[in-house]
Amino acid sequence: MEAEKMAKLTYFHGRGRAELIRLTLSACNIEFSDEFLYESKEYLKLIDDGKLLFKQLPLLEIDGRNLVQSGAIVRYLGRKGGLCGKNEDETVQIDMLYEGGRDFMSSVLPIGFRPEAEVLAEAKSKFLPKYMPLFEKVAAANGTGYLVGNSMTLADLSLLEPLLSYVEYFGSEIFNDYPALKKLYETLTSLDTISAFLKGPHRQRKNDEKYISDVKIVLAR
Ligand SMILES: N[C@@H](CCC(=O)N[C@@H](CS)C(=O)NCC(=O)O)C(=O)O
Repeated sequence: MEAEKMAKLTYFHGRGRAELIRLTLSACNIEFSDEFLYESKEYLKLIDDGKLLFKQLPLLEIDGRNLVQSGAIVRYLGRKGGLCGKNEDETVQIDMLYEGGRDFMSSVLPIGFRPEAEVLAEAKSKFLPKYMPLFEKVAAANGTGYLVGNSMTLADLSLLEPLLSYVEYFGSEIFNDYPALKKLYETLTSLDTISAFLKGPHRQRKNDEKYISDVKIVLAR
């Protein structure tokens, strides 16, 4: 694809609020480039160019549009890729589960901003026991390896992001009491698009100290 027609995602060199967008672009088979910001002046230029409605990142340039707000971006992509359900019942169910998945993810997103050991202790004692049984119930009731219907939706992708992080931090024993979530995790990570994403260049490293210092440098205005 010609470079100027390819979707371009601008964020910091890390996961943060951009990783679910990367995952969704990949799930929808949309080619894109990752643009990383390291300096304030690059960020200020995007503001001067009128690309950042709320002066915030991530920014996705796609189809001649400058999209901001990570949730709006993911939904835009989800509608393009048929990941938002087949009818209103499915769509609203997907939306609720999507938001629950984001809440679950917010339990590990502070990694980098707060001491890792502290975040992980809280994640394990508080968030894992809170969210895993809730999602297990939904996955088991649906029984297809997906949360809603019989194919991947934004609900699955939103849940997959925290599951990937939790497996990375605690290993696959997080699924010990949750067979339906184990099946969902295996189903999703075996899909060609998702497994290619996980092995490929768009999957970012954990939000480490370099990422945090870039965020601070870029956002220092
Ligand atoms: N609701 C927004 C929040 C985006 C956000 O807070 N981005 C941070 C970087 S992770 C930012 O650009 N902060 C600068 C600011 O708020 O002025 C989204 O989900 O995209």
